[in-house]
Amino acid sequence: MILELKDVNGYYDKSHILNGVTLSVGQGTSVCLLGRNGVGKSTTMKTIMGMLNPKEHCKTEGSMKFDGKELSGMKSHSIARLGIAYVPQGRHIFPTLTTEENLKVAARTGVDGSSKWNLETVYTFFPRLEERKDSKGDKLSGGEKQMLAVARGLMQNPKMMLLDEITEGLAPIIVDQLASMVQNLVAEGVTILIAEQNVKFAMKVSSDCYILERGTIVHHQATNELTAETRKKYLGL
Ligand SMILES: Nc1ncnc2c1ncn2[C@@H]1O[C@H](COP(=O)(O)OP(=O)(O)OP(=O)(O)O)[C@@H](O)[C@H]1O
Repeated sequence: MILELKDVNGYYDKSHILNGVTLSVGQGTSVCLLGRNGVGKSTTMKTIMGMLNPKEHCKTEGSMKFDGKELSGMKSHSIARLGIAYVPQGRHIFPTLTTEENLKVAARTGVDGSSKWNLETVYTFFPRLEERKDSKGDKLSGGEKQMLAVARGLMQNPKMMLLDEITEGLAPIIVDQLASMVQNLVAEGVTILIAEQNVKFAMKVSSDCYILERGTIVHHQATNELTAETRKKYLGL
């Protein structure tokens, strides 16, 4: 397993948000964290990235191992340097920089010295971004912004990507394009943990899923084996 969380608790000030989260992600696989609004999906991602720290009046307990290294207590930038690219919810890109500038500022050699993902390979992977390379971030469509956010993560040549609700607010046809993108990423050997509310999307892009409810994992199963009953029980679908 490249990522292993064991009994992780997360607090924002006095609010106890994550309650004993245990999950694991195998090298080269795509795993989905499913759950309704506000159950703690983003908080799980932020916790992995060391963003629930005492400086922000937050606290994390439990063990989080990435590639055998304990992440607990590490600073966010050090965690990123171990090879985890975090694509936060909300398509954080620089609005006044062009697509290409956005990509260039994110570029980094991987921990293993890999530079597999560079402007050329990213443009081959996302032809649309090459077409829009001189457009400023704020002039891109929602789908293009989301692709750029993921592409910026790839430019870091990560060992693993954390993708937080990349389908949010996007039209079904764009969501389908993002699903193909994630499937292609997995085919390229990228390891992915993805937070989602969209079960259909999750079923297309992940092999394994964990369902969160009020900060606790309540269900774990192969994504394509999720029954209508389970979906209805936990996700209201
Ligand atoms: N900075 C914060 N301070 C205090 N509470 C927070 C903070 N951020 C989130 N929360 C609370 O933590 C809980 C989990 O939120 P989180 O964003 O992790 O949920 P989520 O499953 O990602 O849902 P969403 O899809 O709405 O983002 C919610 O009750 C939320 O109100």
